[in-house]
Amino acid sequence: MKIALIAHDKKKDSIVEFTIAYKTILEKHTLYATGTTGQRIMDATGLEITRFRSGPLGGDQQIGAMIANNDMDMVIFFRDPLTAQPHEPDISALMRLSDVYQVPLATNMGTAEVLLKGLEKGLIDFRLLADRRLK
Ligand SMILES: O=C(CO)COP(=O)(O)O
Repeated sequence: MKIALIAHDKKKDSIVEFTIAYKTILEKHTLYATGTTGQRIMDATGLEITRFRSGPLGGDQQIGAMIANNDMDMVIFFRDPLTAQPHEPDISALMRLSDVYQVPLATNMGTAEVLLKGLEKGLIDFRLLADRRLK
């Protein structure tokens, strides 16, 4: 499975803690991230991650493009709901595309835990059906 990891600045410590805690699951998958988030996670966990641009410089859009190509299976995006972001339209677009393509999207740690545990139990298999439908 291809998993995108993204966090706004005030949530970066949280995503680092989360990826340390779930490293044994995450390391079985192909990981992508926006620039700064990816660097923080790689430094803390040693996980291999393909990094895109930083969010404000187009990283959300790059991940959105993967979703539009049906080439992303899960998005874990620790959003900061209390701080205005200069690239809010890009963030909305990423979340919208996740819904268009029915890609599981977690925007907080609680949901992210459920998604990764579900992934481990094989509950995210419907993505394989989505894959067939879109071809
Ligand atoms: O801004 C972001 C998501 O909208 C995240 O970008 P960075 O990981 O580069 O901080």
